[in-house]
Amino acid sequence: MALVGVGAGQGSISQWCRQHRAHHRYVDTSEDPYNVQRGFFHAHIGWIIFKDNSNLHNRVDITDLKADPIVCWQRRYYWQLTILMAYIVPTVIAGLIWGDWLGGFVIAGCVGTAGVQQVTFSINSFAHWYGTQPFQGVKSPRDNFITAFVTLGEGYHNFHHEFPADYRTGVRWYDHDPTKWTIWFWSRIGLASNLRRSPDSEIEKRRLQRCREILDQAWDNVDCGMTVKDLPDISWEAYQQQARTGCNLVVINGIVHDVSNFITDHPGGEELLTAVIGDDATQLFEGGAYKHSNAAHNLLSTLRIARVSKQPESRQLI
Ligand code: HEM
Repeated sequence: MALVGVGAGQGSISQWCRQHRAHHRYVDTSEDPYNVQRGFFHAHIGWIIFKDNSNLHNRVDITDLKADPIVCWQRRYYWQLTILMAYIVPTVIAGLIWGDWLGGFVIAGCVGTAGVQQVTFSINSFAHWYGTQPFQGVKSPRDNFITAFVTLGEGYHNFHHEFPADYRTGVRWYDHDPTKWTIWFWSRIGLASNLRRSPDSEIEKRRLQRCREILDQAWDNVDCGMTVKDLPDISWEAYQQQARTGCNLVVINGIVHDVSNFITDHPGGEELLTAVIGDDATQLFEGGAYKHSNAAHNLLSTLRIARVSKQPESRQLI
């Protein structure tokens, strides 16, 4: 695998893993090697072209990589192995099997390697730019089926950053994640071991928390009227006085509502509302005349203007 992997032309195992661990630890900060906050181009390929060393201070533990003889061997002979696996082997295969030496070098060697690189780079750019955030919304990683399709799974990047130890990136069984299927297959034939899966309950917990965050954010943009505790107090007498002077005010559940802009639109008719102006229509609203829907209760809350202090109980109309 170390030999085949080097053919992707994406650096040695130790270099790749070091940068990947730094990316996870410092994501979206100046210590992130592919910091998407510096722009799409920088995250995609700019960080390779303009090596500015700004993230040299990041710290990650790679003692396990340094202790692995295969990783060290691949790193030592990286360039020789890359030329062999990325260019010579494809050229020789195409040349010997169907006689197209040039095609093997250009298509399978040069174009193939460059294509695979672009796909991998798109994880640092596209997967931090476009898509949904079903597991966390603070950092940039995103889930996107198209990115997942071209990167063979890695595009479920939001999950990957929230549960980085999980060998899967597409966590649902039907998510397009050939990488997880391959790793699982390798584990069956002894080429991979110690596969980690985050507990389903933890994944579900985080997904539901995120749903609640998204709902809360959406709810903040909805007009629910003034909160009851922020309403000014008004006496029952002052309320009636204002209603007598022509204000279209109705009390329901101890709250004064201004129905001026709604009275002609009332689905139950203008007359029914006019009849309760200056009075307490709680019981009529809550079922005495008609049991209003939740939508009607929501609408009612947007009409709040004051809270009645010391309301005489006998004022409720039935
Ligand atoms: C400011 C207070 C009120 C608001 C915001 C309001 C709102 C609504 C809304 C949105 C509906 C459509 C059906 C639904 O969503 O449930 C409705 C229907 C109705 N409302 Fe009200 N309402 C108010 C007060 C009243 C009062 C005080 C009465 C009775 C005295 C009343 C009687 C009815 C009736 C009978 C209907 C049914 C209409 C039908 O489907 O034929 N409403 N109201």
